[in-house]
Amino acid sequence: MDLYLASASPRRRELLAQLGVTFERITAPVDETPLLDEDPHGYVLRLARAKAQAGWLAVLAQERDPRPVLAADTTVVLDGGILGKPDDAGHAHAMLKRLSGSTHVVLTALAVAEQDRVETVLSESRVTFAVLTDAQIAAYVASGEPLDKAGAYGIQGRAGLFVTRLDGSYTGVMGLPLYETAALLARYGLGALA
Ligand SMILES: Cc1cn([C@H]2C[C@H](O)[C@@H](COP(=O)(O)OP(=O)(O)OP(=O)(O)O)O2)c(=O)[nH]c1=O
Repeated sequence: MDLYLASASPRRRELLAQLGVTFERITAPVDETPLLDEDPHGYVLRLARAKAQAGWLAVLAQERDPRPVLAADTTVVLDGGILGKPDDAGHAHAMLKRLSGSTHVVLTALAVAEQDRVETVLSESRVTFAVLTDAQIAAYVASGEPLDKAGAYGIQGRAGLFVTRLDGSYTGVMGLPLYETAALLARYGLGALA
């Protein structure tokens, strides 16, 4: 086994499997509340780092085989403000209305922790949405897809057709940028780029 993935996200598990590394999941919950006036880059990097470090502590506490721990955090940024996961359907509707007809940034930070060492990488993409009607937004919210996703959408699902332009990493928008993940793992001697 090469490493642990400290993530409850099924998407991250599927994406990491594409890199051909062997891994096990480890769970270690982290408080995702932004700090007062925290800027989006600092926020995602802090959370990815905290998730990886919490995962490493869980490896030690559970006396599991000591291997590096990978974690990630994804957030949507609109006009400099952080859009996290929606609280409920109404919140999801309001977020999608704001994303309609405009361009936002998706940040995914990655971190790998092992003993005292933590290294991070940031993937940044620009995503443009078509103008969405209220009926389109309502139908999408009713599908349930937005609720566990930053910015209330998943590019890999039914919201794929809202996107008129993507400048960056498709897998980064989904939550685990493959190139950056491979490059980061290589620094630990793991994966195809090592
Ligand atoms: C923008 C966007 C986000 N997302 C998802 C990726 C992340 O799972 C989620 C952002 O929440 P995160 O807090 O990054 O991750 P998570 O809570 O789902 O999982 P964990 O912390 O255990 O690793 O939004 C998509 O699946 N598609 C998209 O297009």
